[in-house]
Amino acid sequence: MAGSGVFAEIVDGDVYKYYSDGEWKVSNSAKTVSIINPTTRKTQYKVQACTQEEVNNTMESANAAQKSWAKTPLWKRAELLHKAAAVLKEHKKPIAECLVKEIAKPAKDAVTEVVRSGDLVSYCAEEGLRILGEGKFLVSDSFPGNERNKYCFTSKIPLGVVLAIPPFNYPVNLAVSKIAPALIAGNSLVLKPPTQGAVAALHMVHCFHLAGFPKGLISCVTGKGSEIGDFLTMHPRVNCISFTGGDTGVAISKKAGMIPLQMELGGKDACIILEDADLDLAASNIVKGGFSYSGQRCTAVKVVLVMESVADDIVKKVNEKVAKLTVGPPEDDCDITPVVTESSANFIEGLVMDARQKGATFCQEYKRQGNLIWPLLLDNVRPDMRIAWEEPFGPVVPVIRINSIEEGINHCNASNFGLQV
Ligand SMILES: NC(=O)C1=CN([C@@H]2O[C@H](COP(=O)(O)OP(=O)(O)OC[C@H]3O[C@@H](n4cnc5c(N)ncnc54)[C@H](OP(=O)(O)O)[C@@H]3O)[C@@H](O)[C@H]2O)C=CC1
Ligand SMILES: O=C(O)[C@H](O)COP(=O)(O)O
Repeated sequence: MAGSGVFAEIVDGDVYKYYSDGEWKVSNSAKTVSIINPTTRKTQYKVQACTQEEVNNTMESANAAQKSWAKTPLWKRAELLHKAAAVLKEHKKPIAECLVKEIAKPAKDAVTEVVRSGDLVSYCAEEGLRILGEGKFLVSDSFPGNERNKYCFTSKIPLGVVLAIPPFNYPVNLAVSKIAPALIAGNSLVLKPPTQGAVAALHMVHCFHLAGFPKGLISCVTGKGSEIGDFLTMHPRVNCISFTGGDTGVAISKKAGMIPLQMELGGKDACIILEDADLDLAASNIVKGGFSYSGQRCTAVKVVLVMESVADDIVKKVNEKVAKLTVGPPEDDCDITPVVTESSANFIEGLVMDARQKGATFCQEYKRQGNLIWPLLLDNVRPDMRIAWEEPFGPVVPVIRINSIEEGINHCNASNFGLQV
């Protein structure tokens, strides 16, 4: 169970601790952040609201730990990562339980997220051994007039302290996809988990602790992004930021200093269907791509652009499959579960109402109970509707009928550049 057994030390009463300098700690702020269960809409967990001083101490410890870690042989770094991967997979059940309660991830998908995170950690260890073991040898006679009398060797070196900020939808997987590459490359890492998903992330971090990483090498500070985010991203000890999320990434890019930034942000992934498409295959992929985890995936199908001549057929086939989706709590492993927060549900509803007002065809009745929104296919969506351009991150898929490939490609290009045509 979450917070018990080997995880008992990460919780104090009913509040989860933060992890810094190799220890689980209670914040001096005496403040906590509540994590609301999307299904019950009641407080499920609480985490520490870390102070700026605690962030400073964490950064100092991460900076010191990185110096000796950079000298640790690659094979030893890989060995520890493999160990962490094994511990993570061993504890998949309590971590998956947190994902179900914090972000309403369907039970089976929650287990899959933890297992695939372990696999990713091992993969990074293996790739790191090869990629980081390589270097380049350059000679100087490539340009006219130069002799081969100068030599240059290059190899990859660590950046220092990496700040990792993942989003709520894969709080474990998208955290380890930052942690493992950073650590194998000789960096230390400070994680700021998403508020929804923070407790799953803390359990995951404890697996790294149990694997025996040196103190300070990996840390996890908790608190609302809107409160400690700027202090973290503008911290002078941070040498690199790896961020995955929405528009917040744009704001971070403007504020951060002259350091490397890795930004994986939102988008409007299109599925384009031409006349010669296999419509059964396309319909299956629209439903899987658009509605898995209630559309809360960056890789979700977020708009269907279909040639008018096959539009009626594809809409019919998709509707038949949508009718079979199960809707309900994540514990029952339903296909469609509550979206992550009430404000997300309100945002999605805003897009749906805008489409209704502007004349979209509703293939299903719009239905919502709390954060639970029933799957909805909107046909005859036009460019003046918000849903044509904005990312719902929910179980609503718009269909735009097109008359040429160019029309579809123009829509995709305009979406990617944030333009409306
Ligand atoms: N391209 C990709 O690979 C992926 C992109 N995404 C995108 O992520 C979005 C959904 O995730 P969501 O979590 O809602 O995204 P957000 O951008 O709202 O949040 C992402 C992270 O940023 C933190 N944060 C919030 N404010 C700040 C701040 N001022 N400074 C620093 N960090 C801050 C959040 O913390 P807190 O929770 O405490 O607010 C969270 O950890 C979608 O747009 C989706 O497309 C998702 C997955 C993959
Ligand atoms: O970033 C995301 O949303 C996930 O990495 C998507 O992964 P998936 O397509 O394998 O679900």
